[in-house]
Amino acid sequence: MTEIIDGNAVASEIRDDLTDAIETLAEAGSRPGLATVLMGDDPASQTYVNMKQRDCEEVGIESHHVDVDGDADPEVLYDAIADLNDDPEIHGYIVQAPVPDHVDYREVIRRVDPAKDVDGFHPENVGRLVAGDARFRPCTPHGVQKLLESADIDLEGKDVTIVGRSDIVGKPLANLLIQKADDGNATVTVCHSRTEDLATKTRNADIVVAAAGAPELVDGSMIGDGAVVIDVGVNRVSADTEKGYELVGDVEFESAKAKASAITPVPGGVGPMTRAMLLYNTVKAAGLQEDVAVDLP
Ligand SMILES: NC(=O)C1=CN([C@@H]2O[C@H](COP(=O)(O)OP(=O)(O)OC[C@H]3O[C@@H](n4cnc5c(N)ncnc54)[C@H](OP(=O)(O)O)[C@@H]3O)[C@@H](O)[C@H]2O)C=CC1
Ligand SMILES: Nc1nc(=O)c2c([nH]1)NC[C@@H]1CN(c3ccc(C(=O)N[C@@H](CCC(=O)O)C(=O)O)cc3)C=[N+]21
Repeated sequence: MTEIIDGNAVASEIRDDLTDAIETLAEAGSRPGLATVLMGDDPASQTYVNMKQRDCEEVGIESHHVDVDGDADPEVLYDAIADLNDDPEIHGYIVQAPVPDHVDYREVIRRVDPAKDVDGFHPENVGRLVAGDARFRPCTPHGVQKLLESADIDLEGKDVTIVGRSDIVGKPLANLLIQKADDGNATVTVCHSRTEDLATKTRNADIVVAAAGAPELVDGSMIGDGAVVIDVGVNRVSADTEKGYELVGDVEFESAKAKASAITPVPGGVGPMTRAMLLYNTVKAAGLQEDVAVDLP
């Protein structure tokens, strides 16, 4: 039987475990604060922002939100960032990607105070991660590590193929999984749109992570017998549903499940873990800024 790895359940456990640390902070007179910044009105981003606000309420993190007009000058966004950097009640914040085309996301990230960069995207935090001294692990890669751990999947010596080399998923995940650590020690192959013979690279892997943003790119014929399949993709494809779309992963679920020993679904796999690890980083940031020792799950 193929195990379906339940991201909602694991994320819920992590939120439960975080309440202890939040209690410790409360005893020291502090409440963690997380802000989201959204420039423009990308509907998927709006959905995530709403979900993050609900997550915060559930665990007792103060949630803030800043909207910036999609047509505004980049300086308006930079000012909002400077305000968040200066606000002692905000321990962490993220600027939702993508930003409009006239804004340079790299420049945006450089302006975020690295101590409040709970996405882990600032060059200082990227550098620390690559050097094996991460302060904030990027939420999606960290969520993938926690999902694998929850399913008792040991990475040591395993061959992992990651499909996707983005700065927010593929690259940081590859860096984490090759690290000399209990949740690393894997041998990692990173694939992208110029990769020749993707199917051979995925078929030879013990663990396949699909993070390409290409609906159902990876099917069962590309999965080795008994492999573990982690589907990071969350793609909105138009469908005759109430919302007018349905969510589809980067993996063709049924055919991949027939080959895999364990697989994550979409929705309900990696997505909820990304949100849980954002709360984790926020609590960590608050502990560091308030100089309170907190136990993290
Ligand atoms: N579950 C979650 O929490 C999260 C989900 N996501 C989802 O994960 C997916 C990936 O996101 P993100 O990393 O931001 O995406 P990007 O578009 O930034 O990167 C996609 C990567 O996949 C590669 N790629 C695209 N098509 C193919 C293909 N046909 N064959 C091989 N490689 C391919 C690209 O190659 P190249 O570099 O050559 O262009 C690129 O490296 C999306 O569906 C996104 O919605 C993202 C973040 C969090
Ligand atoms: N600065 C920044 N940081 C991010 O972490 C970031 C970002 N920008 N831009 C977009 C991507 C995408 N992303 C997701 C988060 C949660 C779900 C999630 O919770 N998904 C649910 C369902 C969501 C739904 O119903 O639409 C699930 O898969 O079960 C998905 C995707 C974070 N990202």
